[in-house]
Amino acid sequence: MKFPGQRKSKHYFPVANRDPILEQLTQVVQPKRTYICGIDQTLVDIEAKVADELLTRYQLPKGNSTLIDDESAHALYQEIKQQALISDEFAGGTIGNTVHNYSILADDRSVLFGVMSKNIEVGSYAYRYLCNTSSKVDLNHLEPVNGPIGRCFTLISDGGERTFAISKGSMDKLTPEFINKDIVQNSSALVITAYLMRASGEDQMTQAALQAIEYAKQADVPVVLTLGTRFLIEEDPQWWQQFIEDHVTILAMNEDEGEALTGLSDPLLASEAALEWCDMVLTTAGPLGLYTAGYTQETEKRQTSHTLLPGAIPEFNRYEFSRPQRKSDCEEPIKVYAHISPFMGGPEKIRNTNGAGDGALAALLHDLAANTYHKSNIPSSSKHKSDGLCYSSFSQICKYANRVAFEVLAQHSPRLSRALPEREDSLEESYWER
Ligand SMILES: Nc1ncnc2c1ncn2[C@@H]1O[C@H](COP(=O)(O)OP(=O)(O)OP(=O)(O)O)[C@@H](O)[C@H]1O
Ligand SMILES: O=c1[nH]cnc2c1ncn2[C@@H]1O[C@H](CO)[C@@H](O)[C@H]1O
Repeated sequence: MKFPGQRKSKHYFPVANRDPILEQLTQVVQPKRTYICGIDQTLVDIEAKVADELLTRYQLPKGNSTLIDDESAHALYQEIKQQALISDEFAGGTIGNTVHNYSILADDRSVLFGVMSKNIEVGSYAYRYLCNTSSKVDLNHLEPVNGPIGRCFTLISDGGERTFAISKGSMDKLTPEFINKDIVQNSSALVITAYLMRASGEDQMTQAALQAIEYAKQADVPVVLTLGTRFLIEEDPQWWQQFIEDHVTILAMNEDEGEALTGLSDPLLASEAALEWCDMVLTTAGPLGLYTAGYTQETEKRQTSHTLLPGAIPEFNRYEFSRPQRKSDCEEPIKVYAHISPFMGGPEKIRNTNGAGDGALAALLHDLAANTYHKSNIPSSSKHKSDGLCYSSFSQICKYANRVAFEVLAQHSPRLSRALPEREDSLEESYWER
């Protein structure tokens, strides 16, 4: 409960009677708006704590996201329902979570491409999905379909590991015609997930995603890819390396996905390797915190004032105060890395790790979109003398992503219910008075 608080007592009645001369002086120029867009398989997460024996019985490899047929989905649902194992049901989908969190953090618009059931009953999964999505996420470009949206059984093992079983419903029925070219080309970024590449048969989700990528590339809009699960990448790492090289500006992954992609278990080395194929990398590493890696122009590098960190690349964070740039925008690109340990060591009680990585990516996207916003409204700012990909430094982005991940860990749902506090309760007042 937030208390109503005190309000100012000054009122203007009627508003139109303000001094017409003075009013001219106070006219506010409307700033140009920015937004990001994303594509997802529309899914509701059905969360249940289960024994490993259940995973074995349904042939669900631990930690993976496996597509299951309708029959298995029905049996699985009945079983967890009858045993009262279902703890929560939330709107999910990795990109759905990311754009929702972006809209909450930025208090601004994002656009989601995907499908939505044509006929929606109150209480159905489609209804819940809509109810649990921020009103700042523009859902007007969802493609109406005849069937239900997807269900993602989010099965939590004793150790906290998550195993996903996907009953796809009509989630892959998005068609390329429903990707709005103008929306993609005027956005600050297009966000996609590796999961979109596994549609099969007549389902056109993969083609729809490739169409959106094509539009984004034509307009130089950054394409941001999040890897989803290591199992998907392990199937053909070379294919993914080529995919990233051909299409991706920013890559988001966790350390397992990084290892599947590059063969390197060290998240720093995996991030470095991935920089051969894209411009920037966000690598989350669970309790070890997270890394950002990317490029900056040699003459614009900025030295950190933090302790230089040891690692597979000694003193790797030396230039973490630099801003990320696309490699092609640098005459003499240098690689820059930053790392941060979990905010305050992680929450006292981790309620749910589901979506912490999606939260971290949303923070990065917020920083990126803030840069586009600033550039389109104050193009003459010295900040934009050289083209930066983000508004802040590698180091700041680490802090922000880490803080948002903490917030997701401290709550039940993978989607933020509110933005971060303007001021951290935990910091001394003196910090703000500096
Ligand atoms: N056990 C933990 N203790 C403290 N912080 C954690 C812990 N697990 C995760 N975090 C924080 O959350 C961030 C993201 O976590 P993680 O690497 O597990 O993401 P992920 O596997 O991509 O998650 P998801 O796929 O659910 O979005 C980490 O970088 C770290 O800041
Ligand atoms: O196949 C999939 N497509 C899209 N999203 C998925 C898939 N499998 C799992 N998740 C989503 O990943 C989120 C955590 O990062 C979960 O909320 C889950 O819905």
